[in-house]
Amino acid sequence: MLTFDLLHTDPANADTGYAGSHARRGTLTLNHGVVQTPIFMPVGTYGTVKGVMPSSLEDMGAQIILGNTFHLWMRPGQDVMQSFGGLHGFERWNKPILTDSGGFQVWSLGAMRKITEQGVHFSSPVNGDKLFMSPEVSMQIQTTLNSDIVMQLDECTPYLSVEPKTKGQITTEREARTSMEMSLRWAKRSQDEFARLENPNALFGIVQGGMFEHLRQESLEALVAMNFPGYAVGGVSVGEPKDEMLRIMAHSPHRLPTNKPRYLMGVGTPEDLVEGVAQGVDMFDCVMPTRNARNGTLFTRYGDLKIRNARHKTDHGPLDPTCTCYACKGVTRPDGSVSGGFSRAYLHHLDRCAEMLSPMLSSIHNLHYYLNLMAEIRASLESGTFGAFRAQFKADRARGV
Ligand SMILES: Nc1ccc2nc(N)nc(O)c2c1
Ligand SMILES: [Zn+2]
Repeated sequence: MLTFDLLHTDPANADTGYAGSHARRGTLTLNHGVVQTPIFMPVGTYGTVKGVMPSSLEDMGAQIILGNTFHLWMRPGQDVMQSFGGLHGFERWNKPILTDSGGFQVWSLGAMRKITEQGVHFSSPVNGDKLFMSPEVSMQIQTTLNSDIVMQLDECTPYLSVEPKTKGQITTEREARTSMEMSLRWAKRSQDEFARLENPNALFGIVQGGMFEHLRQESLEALVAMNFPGYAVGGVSVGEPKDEMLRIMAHSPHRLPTNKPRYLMGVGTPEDLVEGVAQGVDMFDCVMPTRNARNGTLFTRYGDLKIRNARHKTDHGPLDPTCTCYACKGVTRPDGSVSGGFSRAYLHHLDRCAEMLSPMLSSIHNLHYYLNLMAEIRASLESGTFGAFRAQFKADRARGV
């Protein structure tokens, strides 16, 4: 089940000369709860958002998280998931979950996989077993996972050709077309199997087409004709230059149905999220907040900082003075005492000592930064000030920390 209600848009304003944007504020109602959009979805590939307790995710306002069909199929396996009634019971998360179909992950296996019309043959990276992933298998596994949003099995068209004769060259229009058209056939097979399984959740189609707008147009028109309850734009954030990703982000999302949720897969930096909202995107996921946290790169309102830098060694201030997360502000207990609220000096020390708490606190901060950014965007859309918010965001981020 899925319903999507549009609450606010971002119209032009002749009086102020504001051009408006495709941004919109919505409410997504799913089987495990309601999600306020635009939204950022923390990535929990193996049934965990790396290093972050579910209670912390709830405290920072995470409304929906991601899981991955391929990884959970490899480990712990479909039978274990079945015994828990799905992923919610297994990882003890009672809000919505979106699962990616496995296409992108299997594609990433490189030489260890063979893509055919029927599906993808590959060797398990866990134990070497010969396995086969097809649209039907992906739907069967996602039905066992019982995720609120299921992604079709697609082929994530690479930015650089993987064909032996043209390896390393930019994927040609013909290669991108061949790949996109197969993803459309797999979209139909995913939809048919999803219906046959009587899955009660929502299946999204994924727009492909490489870096070619006319192929993107063909893909999205064909998918819209198949009447999915929501749509994703895939095939970006695959190593292409930033301006190429921005060009596709400017083409496809706002051409998808206004009354259905639009999800841009695997994107991106804080700047990408603000720009993506302006282009009509409702849902984002990216490993950047957690992955950068693990390598000591922290996002703040006034720019990014590397906690390993010696200049933080004696800094008594928080990562970000405007942040209200456990690492920056801490929590006030009923007796008035404060838990958390650490200095940059302490976080620098943890990083230098390679302490476990370092990536944990950095992940809490970075995820809180992303989720708070989306909350501020939602508030600006509610008050009709998204244009001003965008300008202030850019100015703040340029200040430097
Ligand atoms: N950048 C990404 C990330 C995840 C993806 N997942 C699927 N199924 N397809 C794509 O094209 C993706 C691209
Ligand atoms: Zn913080």
